Amino acid sequence: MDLESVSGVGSKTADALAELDDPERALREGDVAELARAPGISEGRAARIARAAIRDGHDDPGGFLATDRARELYRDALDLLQARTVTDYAAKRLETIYPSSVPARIEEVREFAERAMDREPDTDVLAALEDVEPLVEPGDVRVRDRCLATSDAERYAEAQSAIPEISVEIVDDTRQLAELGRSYATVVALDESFAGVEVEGDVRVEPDALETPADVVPERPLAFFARNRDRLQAAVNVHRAAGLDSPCDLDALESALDRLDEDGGVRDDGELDRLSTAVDDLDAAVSTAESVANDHLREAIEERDVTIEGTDLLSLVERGAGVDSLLSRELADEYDRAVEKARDHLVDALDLRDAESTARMAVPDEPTYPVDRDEGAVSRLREELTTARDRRAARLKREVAGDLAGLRADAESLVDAALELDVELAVARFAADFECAMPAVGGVDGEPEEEPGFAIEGGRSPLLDVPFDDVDPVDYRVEGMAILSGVNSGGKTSTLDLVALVTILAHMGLPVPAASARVERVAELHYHAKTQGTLDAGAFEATLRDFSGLVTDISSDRPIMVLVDELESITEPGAAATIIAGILEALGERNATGVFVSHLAGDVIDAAGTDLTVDGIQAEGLVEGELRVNRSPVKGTLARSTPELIVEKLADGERTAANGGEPEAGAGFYDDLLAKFEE
Ligand SMILES: Nc1ncnc2c1ncn2[C@@H]1O[C@H](COP(=O)(O)OP(=O)(O)OP(=O)(O)O)[C@@H](O)[C@H]1O
Repeated sequence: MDLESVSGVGSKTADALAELDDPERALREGDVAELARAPGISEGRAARIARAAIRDGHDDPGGFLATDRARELYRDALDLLQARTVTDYAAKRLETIYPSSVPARIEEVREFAERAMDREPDTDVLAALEDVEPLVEPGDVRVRDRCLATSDAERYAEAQSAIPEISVEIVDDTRQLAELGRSYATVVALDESFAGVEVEGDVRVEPDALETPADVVPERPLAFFARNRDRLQAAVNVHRAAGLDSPCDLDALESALDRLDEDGGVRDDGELDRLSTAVDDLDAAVSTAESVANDHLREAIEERDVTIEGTDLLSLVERGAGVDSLLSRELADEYDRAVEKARDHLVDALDLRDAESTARMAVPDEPTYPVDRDEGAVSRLREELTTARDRRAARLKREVAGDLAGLRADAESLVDAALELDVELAVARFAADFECAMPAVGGVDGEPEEEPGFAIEGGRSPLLDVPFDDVDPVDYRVEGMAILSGVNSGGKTSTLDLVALVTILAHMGLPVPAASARVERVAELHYHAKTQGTLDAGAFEATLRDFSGLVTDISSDRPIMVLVDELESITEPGAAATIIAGILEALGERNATGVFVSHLAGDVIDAAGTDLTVDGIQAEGLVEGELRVNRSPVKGTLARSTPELIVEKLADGERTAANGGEPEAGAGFYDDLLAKFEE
């Protein structure tokens, strides 16, 4: 597959995608997590690329959301779903779900959605998802305690590119190799010719080392796991909480992760901790050892009367001897004791087991006051401890890297599965929160293609300005074109929104907020929202052109749904009824499905040359001056207008007042007005 053949993928993006193990699969399956692993590709961009690839894969011409209002409602639907994700990834992944007219695409998402709706959105799982994020590559790793050695210039370049994490040194002979052995904790010689040489230190001859870089630098795999430790731990927690099948042994992964610190080092190893502390605290411990010796000597000297014979004093002065010789002569035992105490302190404080003999040399035998360290011995001790520490760390790293080796692919699947679960749970929560059902869509999953229009039962829009629990269920079905009349604030616009939302979700392959729903499969949804105020002539002309395009430009094998809210607001009432009637007739001839909300339904019928379907959102009467509305449009009924209902209320009052409580028809002004409505 040519990566650049995917819509919107240019050569730069194609190069980035080519770095993935299997970009074709990732594109085919819309795998946003994998696509976002390509260098420089964000999750948002990955979602857009995935959507384009899915579209291409299904030969989907797109263009379903044909107007601004249709696009707005798709965004609203996505927002409702995205508000129910825990991870950013899942929010982006949901953007690959778009309304399509291609049955195979709708079926693909329906299969996913049906699986999702079986999921239990458990609070423990949602809490565990909080810390799951897509895995990331660690930054550059640099290891300074190891080197590669070769005498061959070509091999040198090869080594540099195969294992860039460590230095490569040129060595001409065994002497130079031995020098490296003293400077590095471990030297890996690449030349066969060094086999069998005996040099001090950890110098190995491994001609095949470049083939198994992770053995030389276990830091490489460890850095990946260390960098992603929290994410992996979170994915493990999600698998446990949700009881998901796992691609690997979770306990083994967890205990290997537990041994890693944030920098890819191994933690919780007593011996390594001892050696690291010894190296870090060496200077301080030697200083304390000196103080221990000096304190002991000071006390000993203070307590002691040193008697010195005159001749001895003279000879001491003549020989220019200092206090040292006095110490060695008079206080030899105390000096020895002080030195012993200091050495014991050093060995105990740093817990120096293997390095005890070097450690004892740090406090010299020669008597001096104050007692002073032997710098040479201290630096030998430091070297010895540092080498032991680095060797121990390297061995442990190799061990843990061995445990984690081969787990990388499983780790990726583990995180991907946790993130996918978040996407599924968002759909499950959406369906549960809005009491959704899977709709029947024409030509999808064995549904008949022919049935035109839509039928919604118990539809409750989650987009209303009232709490969802207070939303009245709406039943509404339409075949062909219908005019929807209704009292002011009866819910006409809300009904159009509900029809549009159900149509969009059904074409996305998702459940819809209704007890049940059937939707004809259409290629385009044209929803024209109510325009605020009368349009000027130019804008009116543009709107007419839009509708002319709907009737003439869109090929007849592309079924369309048209929802229009109060088109009369674009022009004068008289002309509006004529125009609406004309558009409705033309759309009807084109076999479009649609609903036009209008306050001029009566005039539109009068202006039309053919029979038009009129439905009405009826007021069931006035209760305490408030309209009581039946939100479900009644088929074939022109709703009475709000003014008519108010006149009726006033006429009732008029009759009651004039007749001492007994209503009598035709008694006054309001009754006359009412009669005019009924003419
Ligand atoms: N199904 C419903 N359940 C509960 N409340 C609803 C429902 N439908 C509409 N409403 C309430 O009625 C209000 C008015 O609805 P809407 O704007 O859809 O009416 P309308 O008939 O289009 O009004 P207008 O005649 O002014 O254009 C909404 O803001 C909402 O509060």
